[in-house]
Parts: sequence; structure tokens; C-alpha cells
Amino acid sequence: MSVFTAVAPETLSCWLGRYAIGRLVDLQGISAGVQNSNFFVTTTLGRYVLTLFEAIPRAELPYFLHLMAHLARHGLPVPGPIADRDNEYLGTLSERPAALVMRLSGKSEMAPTALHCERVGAMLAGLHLAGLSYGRRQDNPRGTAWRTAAAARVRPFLPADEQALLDAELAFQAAVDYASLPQGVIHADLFRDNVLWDGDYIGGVIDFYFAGHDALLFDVAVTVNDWCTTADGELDPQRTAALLAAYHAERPFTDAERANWPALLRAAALRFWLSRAEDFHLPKPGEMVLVKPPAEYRDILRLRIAAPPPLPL
Ligand SMILES: Nc1ncnc2c1ncn2[C@@H]1O[C@H](COP(=O)(O)OP(=O)(O)O)[C@@H](O)[C@H]1O
Ligand SMILES: N[C@@H](CCOP(=O)(O)O)C(=O)O
Repeated sequence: MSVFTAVAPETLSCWLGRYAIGRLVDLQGISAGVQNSNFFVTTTLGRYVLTLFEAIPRAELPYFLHLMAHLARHGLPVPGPIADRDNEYLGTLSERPAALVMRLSGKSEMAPTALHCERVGAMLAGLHLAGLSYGRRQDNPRGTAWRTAAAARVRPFLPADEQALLDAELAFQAAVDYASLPQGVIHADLFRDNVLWDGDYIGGVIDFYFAGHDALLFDVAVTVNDWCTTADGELDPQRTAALLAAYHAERPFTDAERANWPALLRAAALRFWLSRAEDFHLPKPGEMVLVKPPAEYRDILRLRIAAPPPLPL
């Protein structure tokens, strides 16, 4: 995240009176991330993360907060949201929808090994299986409809060769048979910076604010494109095989998923090329704002088109 909206300690101290988590000791803005304003909050009772939601419509937020509670209840290492004294997860602070979740320990691993990838694959399958019993439903907010709209917004800023790449990829993706793929709750942003490691074990999975209902394979593709890609954008065979085999052991891939794997790797690359291009060309105003390079995912998309990787199982 970034900090788009400042929060004064006095304001937060007063707001925390709505909760049963003690008094404010420390407040720190967090510079990582791109979507919301996030803060580490320490109270006399514990350590929490405060999120002020900048762009997500308020009506969509209960889906994410209850999903985190659901997954935590199913034993996944997901931060539980904190209910206020009225038993509500969602409040309002600095004129923004706001929520507190537990702060989990551990740190991100940006140079993962095959063992890390194996654990992430198993965890992602667990998340998909636990998601099957989640009672609420909301579409993937960065699914096909968003992709078309985002492409129209960023296209005028792109040079001619990138416009051609974008047009061709949108046409290719429009022909993919998503209905043939198993669907469910997906995290949709399971990048290395959204997993906290406690030694070799996953201590936390965070940032569920892009979650939604979509093809489970899209989530696998997003995850593989980030966790298993080398510095030059190619897939590392050992890490890819480790992640996919661990996932497959918990939720076996279907024939339709095998057939559509190269297309979904491309869809996942397109999604992050578009969101990064939009953040770059049409930035939101803010105090500390992180913009990730769009070229990285443009190039991953080009590579996945040039050499479609088979599902190695
Ligand atoms: N529950 C948590 N426990 C520990 N650290 C967290 C937690 N939630 C967020 N963070 C920290 O905050 C950073 C940004 O959070 P993130 O959810 O990725 O932001 P955004 O909401 O903008 O997507 C993470 O990289 C991590 O360092
Ligand atoms: N993972 C995405 C952007 C979302 O950022 P996050 O820090 O909020 O997860 C990317 O790399 O483009």
C-alpha cells in the first residue's frame, strides 16, 4: 500500500475508543503497496494494521473482511479482522471506510526457492478449497470487464507497438473459454510481497482487497508469474514445477485447465501490465505513493506469447 490519506494520532486515539483493544501507543504509515492507505498501529493490547480504503466502494468491503474471517476460521494464515464494540468490522476514519486487522509476524521473501514455491502452491490450493464454502459472492474486481475498461483508459498513452500488443491480446483473451474452468474465490494478487514468512513456513497471507469470484486457474497463473519468474521474465522450471505440483496434490487440475494454462498465464500478465500502466499514466494523488513498473509485465506478456509454457504435470 501507500499512504494517500494522513491520520493524526489524536484522531486515531479517539476512534480506537470504538474498539476493545486498549489505547494507542504508536502509529506508522506503511509505504509498500499501491491501493489503500495502511498503517501499523500498536496499542496497549497488541499490534494491528489499519487500512483506509481509498477506491473500493464501501458496499463491496464486507465481502473482503468476512472472507478474511472465513479463511482464518478454516486454518489459513490470514489476518482476522477486528470487530468493534458494535460487532462491526467496517468503520469510518478520516472520511474513509476503515478496518483493523491483526498484524501478523514475518517478512516477505523476494528471492523464493523451490521450497517456498511448494508451500505457496499448497497454501493457494487450501485457500481455493476453503473458499468453496464461503457464502458471499462478488466478481473478481480485476476480471474481464475491468480489463476491457482499463485497456481503453491506458491505450492512448501507449506507443504504437504496445497498442498493437494490447489489441491483439484483448482479441485473443476474448476467445478463451472461461466457463470451462473451475471457478471459486480467488486471492487474485498473491505476489511475494503479500506473503509473510516465519522461517520456512507461511506466517501470513495479506491483501485480500482484489479477491473475488473467478477461474481458480487465473489465481494460479498470477501466483506463478510472480513467484516463479526469473529476472529476465522466463519461468524458472524448478520453482514452477514445485508450486504447481503442490497445488495439484490438493486440487488436481482438470483437462480444461491444462489446455488453457498458457492463455491464463497471458491473462494474468495482461492484468498487471494494465493496472501498473494505469497507476503510471493516471496516478492517484497521495502522500507516499508507490508505482510499480508496467514494462515488467508487458515483457512477461510478450514472453508468454512467444513461448507458451505447458502445465508441467
Ligand atoms: N496483517 C498484516 N500483518 C503484517 N503486515 C501487514 C499486514 N497487512 C499489511 N501489512 C504490511 O503492509 C504492507 C502493505 O499492505 P498491502 O495490503 O499490500 O497494501 P494495499 O492495501 O495497498 O494493497 C505489506 O507489504 C506488509 O508489509
Ligand atoms: N501486486 C500488484 C499491485 C498490488 O500491490 P499490493 O502491494 O497492494 O499487493 C503489482 O505488483 O502490480
